[in-house]
Amino acid sequence: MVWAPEGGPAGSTLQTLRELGSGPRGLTEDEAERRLVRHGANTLPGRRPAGRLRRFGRGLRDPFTAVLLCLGLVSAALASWGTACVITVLVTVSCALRTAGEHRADRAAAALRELIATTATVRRRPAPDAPAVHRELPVDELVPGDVVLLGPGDLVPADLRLLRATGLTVHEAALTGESAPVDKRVPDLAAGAGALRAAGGTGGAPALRVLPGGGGDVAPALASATPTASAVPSGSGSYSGSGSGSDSASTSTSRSAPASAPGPAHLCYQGSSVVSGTATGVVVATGGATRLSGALPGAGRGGRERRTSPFDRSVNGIAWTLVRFMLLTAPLVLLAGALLRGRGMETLPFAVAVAVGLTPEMLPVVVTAALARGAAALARGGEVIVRRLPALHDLGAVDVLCVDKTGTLTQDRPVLDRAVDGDGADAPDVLHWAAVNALWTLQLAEPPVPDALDEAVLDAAGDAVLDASEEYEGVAALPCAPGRPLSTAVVRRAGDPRFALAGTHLLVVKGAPEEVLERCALDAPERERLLRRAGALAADGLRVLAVARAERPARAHGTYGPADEHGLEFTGFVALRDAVAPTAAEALAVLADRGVEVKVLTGDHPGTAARVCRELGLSPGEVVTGERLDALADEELAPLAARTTVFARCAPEHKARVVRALRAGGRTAGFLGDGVNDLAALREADVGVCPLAGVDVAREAADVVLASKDLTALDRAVVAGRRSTGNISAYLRITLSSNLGNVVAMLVAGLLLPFLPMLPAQVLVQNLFFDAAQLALAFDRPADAVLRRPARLRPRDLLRFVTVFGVLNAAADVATFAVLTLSHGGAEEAFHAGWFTENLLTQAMVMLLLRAQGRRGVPGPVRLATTALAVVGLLLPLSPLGPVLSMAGLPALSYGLLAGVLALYGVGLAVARRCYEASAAAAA
Ligand SMILES: Nc1ncnc2c1ncn2[C@@H]1O[C@H](COP(=O)(O)OP(=O)(O)OP(=O)(O)O)[C@@H](O)[C@H]1O
Ligand SMILES: [Mg+2]
Repeated sequence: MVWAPEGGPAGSTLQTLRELGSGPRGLTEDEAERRLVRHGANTLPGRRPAGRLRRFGRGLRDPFTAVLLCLGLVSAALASWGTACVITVLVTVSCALRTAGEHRADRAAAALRELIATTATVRRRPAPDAPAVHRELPVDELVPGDVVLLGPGDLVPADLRLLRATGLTVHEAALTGESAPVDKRVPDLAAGAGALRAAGGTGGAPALRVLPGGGGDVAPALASATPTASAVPSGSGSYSGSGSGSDSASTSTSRSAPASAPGPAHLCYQGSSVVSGTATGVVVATGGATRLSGALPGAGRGGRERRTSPFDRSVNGIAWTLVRFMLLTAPLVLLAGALLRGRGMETLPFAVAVAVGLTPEMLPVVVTAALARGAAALARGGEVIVRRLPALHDLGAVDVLCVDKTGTLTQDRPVLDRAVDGDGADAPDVLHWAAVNALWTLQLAEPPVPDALDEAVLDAAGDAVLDASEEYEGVAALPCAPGRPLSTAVVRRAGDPRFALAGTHLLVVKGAPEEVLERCALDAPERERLLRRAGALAADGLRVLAVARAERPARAHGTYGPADEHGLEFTGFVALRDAVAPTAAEALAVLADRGVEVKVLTGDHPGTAARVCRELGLSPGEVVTGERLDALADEELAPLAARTTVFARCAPEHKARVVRALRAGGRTAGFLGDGVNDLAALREADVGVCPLAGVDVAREAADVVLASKDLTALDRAVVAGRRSTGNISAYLRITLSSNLGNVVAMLVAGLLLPFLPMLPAQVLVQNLFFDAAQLALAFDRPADAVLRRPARLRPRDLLRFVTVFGVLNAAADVATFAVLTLSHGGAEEAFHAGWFTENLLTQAMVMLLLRAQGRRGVPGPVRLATTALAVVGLLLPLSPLGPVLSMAGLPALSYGLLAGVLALYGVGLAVARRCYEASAAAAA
């Protein structure tokens, strides 16, 4: 298959640039500004934040609202307009409150959101004849014609046509659903295919690079967002200059591609992300013109396919259980009335009111308020951004946190410690070769962000670097990639007649000692000896890189691949020191104190990993390597993952596997990482956390972003999560137990009394007051004990609590009936008034006695709510509203008796709570 664009093959790249009115040095700032006006901001149409109305609409979709709406419809059908009105008010208020809560959290995070907004590295010129400069630009300011640099972990910011690519593989799942990375390459048309094939003998793979069939699409075709046929070479290990996989490509068929087919190899689409390699590309489409915006609605949004999170499992799980229960209530009440009292459909309004009364319809509001409050406080502190509200709850539930080492626990700013030969003697020569490798990898791969290890090597080499760059000329580079811990630079000696004549290329390799030594021509004992030496350096806490070289006959056009990295000659080791992040030790200690176990998962050497752990006050124990994980089945991994603290030499998939194993073992696992190699684990974890400095895709995959460098911020986020969960769980316990008590009491009373114990209107009014008061629980301060352990809602515990205290509540209510019936012979209106008062007073008392008290007293909102509840309970029946709701005043004697019941109930509650807590503690 031969690529033949209209303008002739050789001119295609330049032609694309020309058609876009750009050049290799990018646009001028003035031109870019004009284009921004013309094309508009580079934002996807659907990406704008949800407005209040959309949010409000979303609020209507939760289960309780649905139940209420059903009950509302039933009421309307029965023409009980009062009930229908009350329900409408409830739904509206609940949705409005939720919307307001979410909005507040969003506003607090807005400033920080700027901070984590994705940027792109763009090449632009300040003036037409000024040299081009690279600068970081917010993605929405990109315009067609901009020249953009890509590196590992970057999100492709717009639709690009590649101008240059080194080992580029991208993940196009957002567009195609295909999870394997796809190779991307630039059509190398200047070189004749025949020449390439002739030169590419040794690598095993034919060197011809085959280009997409029908790929004559230049800029105008690209901008139309419809891909043409595609033929993407398979095989993931190919790099610039290598032609692996071209065989399969040449046989692949040309088909008209739907939006979900992978794109041609020289195009990168917005919404995909760079897995490995680097590239330069020119923007061909932005905003609404990109392929992503034309593809499936919602594609690429969020970038994370959600699995059930701990939040879903606990809060949502409980909510759905309750909904089912609620739906049973109304028929049950009807049935009981019919069977035992011979009542007919006239009890339906009452049954509906009872079901409404039982529904904790404010749960979504309390959940949102509690979470939003925590998230907003964290955002205001400038420390933590919670990208998904429920993630805050999940963070509070985390009981094991896996942390990657480099860039997270250590500052990603290593410095050279020493360069030694195989015998451990100082060898400046080794540093020189490491620098040659680093220099040419950086130069040829041109990453937007230079690799920290390469930079450290170059810093240490100093002036020698300049000499190296003059002495050698880069031919090709095979950079590191996730799962490929070594890099190779192929260089040619400048001006050396021997090299020039014989056409010799020099491969300079540096990387993880195990990997490099495996590719060296060494006998087994010597390799063992060298590995031990590397191990000894690593045990000192140093990051060790082995350096090796090989001479090869020159090959045209730098067609080199990983297959060429063999038979190398060992040169020596460079060892770098990695400073531990200043707050890391403290942060880990605090987390351990909070019952969060910390595990370290790193790509580095076991010795280095163990040493860093010790420096951080973490006892490493036996270090498990990725290689060992490979030998284990999932069932065997679970117990090993549980007892191991440090996992070293982890490839990305190893990290993800450990997290998966921990979750399978019933743990709630968080993952804190910053790199492309952490991506799989971030997605696998219950909560993914990424430091601000992390790569784009890691930030995008994370649920929580740490905006401050201070790692102890993580602890504050954990506490905020637990506080929210504590408040939510207090709300559920209090509401459900008193609602259950009331329902049981009403059923009992309904069967014993000749009249309805409460009129539907009374039930609903009382319910409104309960709801309003219980909102205050979102602003409670849970006890310190709640903050010390991972906080999770346990449905079983909740059920037990609700049963015990619900029955107690019902007992108090039945006692109230007895008192009321005895004291004034069952006058209906007085009975209603008495029960109304009693109910509101007990509710206030329950709120005070059953909340998870801290030692610091009752916070303002809770105090206010309970006082208001008590006052309303006492005064409403006496007010002009009393007769409206068919309630009459009580004789003084009744108040005395009610006070007695109340006091007894209070004592009972306090005792029951103490017993309950003692038994719960004993069970734990
Ligand atoms: N620029 C580089 N040149 C040569 N080798 C490198 C380079 N960068 C990384 N390596 C090798 O690859 C290994 C794995 O790197 P990787 O990025 O997966 O993990 P890491 O940075 O060591 O640790 P962590 O997983 O904690 O971030 C490193 O330990 C190192 O041996
Ligand atoms: Mg890292």
